[in-house]
Amino acid sequence: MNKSKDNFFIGRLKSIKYAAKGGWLLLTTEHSIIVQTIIAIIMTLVGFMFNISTTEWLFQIIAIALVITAESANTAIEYLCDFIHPEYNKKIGFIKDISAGIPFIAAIFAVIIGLIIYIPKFM
Ligand SMILES: Nc1ncnc2c1ncn2[C@@H]1O[C@H](COP(=O)(O)OP(=O)(O)OP(=O)(O)O)[C@@H](O)[C@H]1O
Repeated sequence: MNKSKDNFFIGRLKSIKYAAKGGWLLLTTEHSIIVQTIIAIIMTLVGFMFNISTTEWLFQIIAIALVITAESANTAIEYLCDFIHPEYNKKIGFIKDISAGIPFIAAIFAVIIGLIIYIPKFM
């Protein structure tokens, strides 16, 4: 194997290591992500309780992943905003509001998915 291939694989392995570190930091230090993770665990237990189908599991898992991913992106944008402009700034406020809209929209669709899965179980 030549040097450039070595560099490619070592580079990819390092990227995975940094990404895993980022995921771990989000899960262990960010309150919004911890809350979403707790909700994800509760919804997983509810899924087992109601014995939801494979298709329902797939949609529920996608909904959970969508919300946690969106919340993570929002967290990163908030940190970036605070780093580049810690003082009050109208544009930063606008960017943060828009960024907060990302998990908000994801959460709306996750709730819709949840309602579609669970409302029929009560009928
Ligand atoms: N530097 C700033 N300049 C102007 N407005 C800001 C600034 N920082 C925060 N804001 C306003 O306050 C809102 C909340 O910002 P904040 O950074 O506290 O996020 P948050 O949603 O409370 O997130 P978290 O709870 O994860 O810290 C923003 O959406 C924005 O409207």
